[in-house]
Amino acid sequence: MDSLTLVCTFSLLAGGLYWFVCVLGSAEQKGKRAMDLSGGSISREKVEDNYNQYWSFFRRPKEIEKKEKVPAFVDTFYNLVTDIYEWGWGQSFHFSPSIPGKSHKDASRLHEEMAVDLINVKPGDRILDAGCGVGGPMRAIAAHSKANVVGITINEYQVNRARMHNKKAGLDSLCEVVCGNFLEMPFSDNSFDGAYSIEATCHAPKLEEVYSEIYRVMKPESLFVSYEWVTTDKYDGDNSEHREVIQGIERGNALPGLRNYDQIAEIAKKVGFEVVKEKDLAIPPSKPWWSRLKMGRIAYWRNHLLVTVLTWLGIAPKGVVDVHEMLFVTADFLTRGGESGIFSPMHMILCRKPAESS
Ligand SMILES: C=C(CC[C@@H](C)[C@H]1CC[C@H]2C3=CC[C@H]4[C@H](C)[C@@H](O)CC[C@]4(C)[C@H]3CC[C@]12C)C(C)C
Ligand SMILES: C[S@@+](CC[C@H](N)C(=O)[O-])C[C@H]1O[C@@H](n2cnc3c(N)ncnc32)[C@H](O)[C@@H]1O
Repeated sequence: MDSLTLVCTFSLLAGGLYWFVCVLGSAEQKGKRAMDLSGGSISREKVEDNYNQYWSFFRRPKEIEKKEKVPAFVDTFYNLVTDIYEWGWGQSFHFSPSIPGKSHKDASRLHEEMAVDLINVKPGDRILDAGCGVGGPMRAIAAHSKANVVGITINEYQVNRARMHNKKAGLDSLCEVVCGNFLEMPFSDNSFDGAYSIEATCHAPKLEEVYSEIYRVMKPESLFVSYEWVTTDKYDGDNSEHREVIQGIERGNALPGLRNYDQIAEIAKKVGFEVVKEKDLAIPPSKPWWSRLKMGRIAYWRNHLLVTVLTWLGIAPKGVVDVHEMLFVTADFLTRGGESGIFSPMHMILCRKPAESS
């Protein structure tokens, strides 16, 4: 091989690698690149161990049910997945019905704005976001309503990401982020003019515990809306395929156990709320929320290859490949849950704290 061929081959390889990593690996919404994938607050040499630790929770399901074990379990999960979510999905960690002619980003924002419109918020009100992630919904809601949003998440890495995004978006005067457990919130009684939670309370082993905490911090007569992950009336516990799909969803999403839709209002009432409205937002005429997952399949293979190469090159920490693989499998269970209608990630419940609360 002469030197010209050698230079050309090398340039081609280098260009190809740059294109593969930097172009194909660019973030779904600017903010996170494949090159920057990490294990959240976990040091890079411990990512693989933490992934194994995450799975070990499912070998001892009784542990997950214990209130004091939940923060560690959920926190580990979000350390492992937060970067991959941001890179491959965006800053809003939830689903939304597809809207013909609208982008995923717009459909997601409209789903978020609907939540705040339901709780009748005025500019300047102080509202709670229970389980705020990296703050995608919080920023959309603050910009739309001009309310002051206080978000809480158990994961410190997400707190830092959310604060950074808030500042970058120029919304840090309206958005505050607190690291803490929504089962024991560091807020005073009757201190919020409203509250919402988007696809987050499903992480609580007992829904009454998080609902009663939200109830406590809300002012009398204010409203709370939640988008709950549930099994629907189509779910049949005697059907082994249904059980396999639901167990797959639980394991890939750090869920201590999915609840059936008919338990949600009962629990809300039990803690003292009046139920104003309840509706599964996934039911037609809503368009499938899972189509975004299906459309991404080719991109998932590309991502998997990319993550494998980056790990092999020592750029991404060991263990990121396993986490990506787990999400890949989870996407399939979620799609099956959506297509069969046995699962919904958007069972909406709107509640009021009565004027005279006990
Ligand atoms: C509400 C929760 C999270 C819901 C969704 C935001 C996430 C559920 C499954 C995730 C994903 C699955 C496949 C990944 C893909 C293999 C990768 O290449 C890029 C990221 C994914 C698309 C990832 C993105 C986020 C989800 C859709 C739960 C936790 C309560
Ligand atoms: C799927 S994410 C949704 C985030 C956000 N609502 C969104 O839609 O982008 C679930 C969120 O709930 C938070 N969470 C789960 N359990 C929690 C707990 N016990 N206390 C506080 N936050 C919790 C997670 O840290 C994460 O931020």
